[in-house]
Amino acid sequence: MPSITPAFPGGTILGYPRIGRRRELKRAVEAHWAGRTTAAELDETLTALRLATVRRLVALGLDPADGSVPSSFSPYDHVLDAAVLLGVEPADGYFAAARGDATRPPLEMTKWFDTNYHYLVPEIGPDTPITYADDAPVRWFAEAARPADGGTPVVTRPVVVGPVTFLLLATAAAGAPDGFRPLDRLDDAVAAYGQLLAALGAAGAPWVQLDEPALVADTVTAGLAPGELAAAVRRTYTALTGVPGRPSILVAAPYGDLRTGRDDLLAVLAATDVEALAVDLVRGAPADAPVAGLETKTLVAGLVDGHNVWRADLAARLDQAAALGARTGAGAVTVATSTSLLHVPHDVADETWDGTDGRDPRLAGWLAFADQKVAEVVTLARGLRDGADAVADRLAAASAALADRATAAGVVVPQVRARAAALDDADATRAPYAERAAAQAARLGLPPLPTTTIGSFPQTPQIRAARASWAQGTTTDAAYADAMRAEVAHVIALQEELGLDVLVHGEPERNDMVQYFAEQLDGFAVTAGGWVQSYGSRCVRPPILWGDVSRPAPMTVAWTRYAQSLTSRPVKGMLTGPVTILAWSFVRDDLPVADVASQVALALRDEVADLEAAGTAVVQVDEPALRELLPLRTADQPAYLAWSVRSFRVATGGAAPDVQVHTHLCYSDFGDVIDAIDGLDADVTSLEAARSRMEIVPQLQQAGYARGIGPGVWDIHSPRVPTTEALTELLTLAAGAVDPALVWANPDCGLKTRGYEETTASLRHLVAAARAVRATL
Ligand SMILES: CN1c2c(nc(N)[nH]c2=O)NC[C@@H]1CNc1ccc(C(=O)N[C@@H](CCC(=O)N[C@@H](CCC(=O)N[C@@H](CCC(=O)O)C(=O)O)C(=O)O)C(=O)O)cc1
Ligand SMILES: N[C@@H](CCS)C(=O)O
Ligand SMILES: [Zn+2]
Repeated sequence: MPSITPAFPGGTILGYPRIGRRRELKRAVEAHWAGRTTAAELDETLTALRLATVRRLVALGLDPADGSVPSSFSPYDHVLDAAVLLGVEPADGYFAAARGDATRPPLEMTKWFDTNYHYLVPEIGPDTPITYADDAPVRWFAEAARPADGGTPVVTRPVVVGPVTFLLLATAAAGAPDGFRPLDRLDDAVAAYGQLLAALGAAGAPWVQLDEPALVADTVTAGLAPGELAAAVRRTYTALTGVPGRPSILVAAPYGDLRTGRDDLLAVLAATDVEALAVDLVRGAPADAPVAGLETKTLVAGLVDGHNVWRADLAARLDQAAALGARTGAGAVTVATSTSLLHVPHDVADETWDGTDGRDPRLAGWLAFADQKVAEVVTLARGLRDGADAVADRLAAASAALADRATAAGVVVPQVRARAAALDDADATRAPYAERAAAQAARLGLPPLPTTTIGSFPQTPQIRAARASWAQGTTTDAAYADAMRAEVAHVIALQEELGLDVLVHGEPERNDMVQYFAEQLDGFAVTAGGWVQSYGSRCVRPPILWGDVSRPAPMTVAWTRYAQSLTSRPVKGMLTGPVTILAWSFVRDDLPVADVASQVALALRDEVADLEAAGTAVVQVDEPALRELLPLRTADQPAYLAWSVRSFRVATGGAAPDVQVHTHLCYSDFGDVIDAIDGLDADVTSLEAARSRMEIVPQLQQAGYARGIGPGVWDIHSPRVPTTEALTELLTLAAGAVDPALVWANPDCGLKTRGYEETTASLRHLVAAARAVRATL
């Protein structure tokens, strides 16, 4: 029996998708940016979305009265929201901070822990104002608790990024003195959070959730002195629990294990006076002996995976939940998701499962998206409270679904398993670089500082409309293919006119760089409406990798061959690498991920071979997610780096010496994976570098990397057109840091999110800059 009154006895979730079941948030903000709606109209739509969300959670079974329903909305990004809350960014410049405008560049965007969500990086210096400046969490609490539309009140639990994580994710503002770290401002931040807590308490909020995922991530905290993190956590939560009139505090530590860093932070948090702790029991293990202080708290047990889409083994999870009280010494235990449900689509029922659109109907029974996961939480919480018999039918249904999945055709394909098992080091090894470089130079005859792009050209509304109409059956296969070929022809002609050296076909036929491949590989399913927020208003539909993977037919060859037929300059064959395909899919949980990676790598290896046979001289295998999957704990990283690098090398290892293999990485700081980048053994590596002013170039060189390098000189995430002078300066920097014979001139990333006007102008400047620097060599 619990020794304290449990918090959220009916179960809770750490957060819910914000984009809306029909991507209402995306449509609303994009309409506003386009000037089609006023700020007041946008506000009205977002309020309606927030209310619909919390009411949906009540309909799914969460308690409307006790703070079990999270208020986890954000108009763009929750880290930006925290920056506005603290006055680090002005509330009236919210979207400008996110996207840039005529007066300012956007904040940098980077990966949120090991997910495919991207947050905006706040900039904090010694003099940055930090004060309680925005009451959005209070307003959002009040609008649900006292709804103006007369609907049923919902007492929500505001969710805010915690102060320690906020500061650890921030970067030192330009001009900050050497050695300054945003964490140095902890006392100021804690004072401001204290005011927020007081305001929430005054508004009647019974709970607040402070998210502290940085506490499980060595990738974020590695630079701190021993004991510093524990001291910061202790100081923060001692101060915040001392705030008069505050709500009860739930500290959530999703994505990993609180206990396996340099300090046991579960013990540190348990020793504070916070009322509840949420731990991720999918990624981490519970304490194996009672933890001092936990007896006065509710342990919010993250037993339902918020990061994946598989239906849970409810019977096993319930057993785990039932053992937790005794095992950890927690005063009470309740059930939750391991992370926010931000990372999964809304509802399995939003898809059609009658087999008419190619989706395997068996999957419907194996999957749990956000709404199904809320139901799983509610079931487990009820089982914990009332006993397993009270939910016996649900436990049995979950077990039956798992058994069906384990034995279904396609889940294990012996030929695929045998081929992956037979891989050896020779399959992952190409000829020595010197030999390759000579063969490629002879075949390609490129000038110094060759110019190229990363692959995609603008995905115009016309392209997307053509695809939408093709998907609806209004446009025939032939008409769609013609439209895409016309786009390829246009992109080739434009690049020739601009004077680029290595061309691309522009990827117009790709809805998404991972989904496109998943649609053509056996072992994957794709959804029509399973959208997940990637950043701001941008979404992806992660494919579902459920079975053994193989390639029934070539996937890209016809497009590359067509593009090459239009020009005498080399056109790159363009593939997405195995790590990125896995990182941006929901991957099966019944086979080690390294084995899944080998299967995907073999499918790509066959594609490389077919491109080569079709005469392709340059093949690019993008791995933008290489850094994303890096385990958050240092001890887990070597094994990951070994399988991820090997899978890339298996994918590319069959290429002849005179085929130039490129790779591309973006969306990350590469400091932690420099050796792995070298280990990929690509002939040319293009990376995001413009915003960090080419910092990566000397870093790579110091690590011994001595092959082609294309540090992105144009930051394609900003709508600004870089001047020739600015590009020349960055290229000069790069060419001065390494052997200039190795340097390529290219943008940071693909151009799919840009418009043609800015793309054409920027590429013109890029070619001019490359020519200017070439002339100085
Ligand atoms: C490079 N990045 C990617 C990540 N993950 C991926 N899986 N893919 C990536 O490319 N992670 C890291 C980064 C994140 N960056 C981005 C950048 C851009 C987007 C983006 O623009 N997403 C689009 C949706 C893309 C897509 O699937 N397009 C479909 C169209 C789907 C659609 O919306 N159709 C409309 C109808 C359209 C019409 O009538 O005109 C509809 O269904 O209503 C396609 O092209 O077919 C976005 O809009 O959010 C994502 C991540
Ligand atoms: N080839 C892809 C890489 C994006 S990371 C593109 O150009 O969009
Ligand atoms: Zn990229």
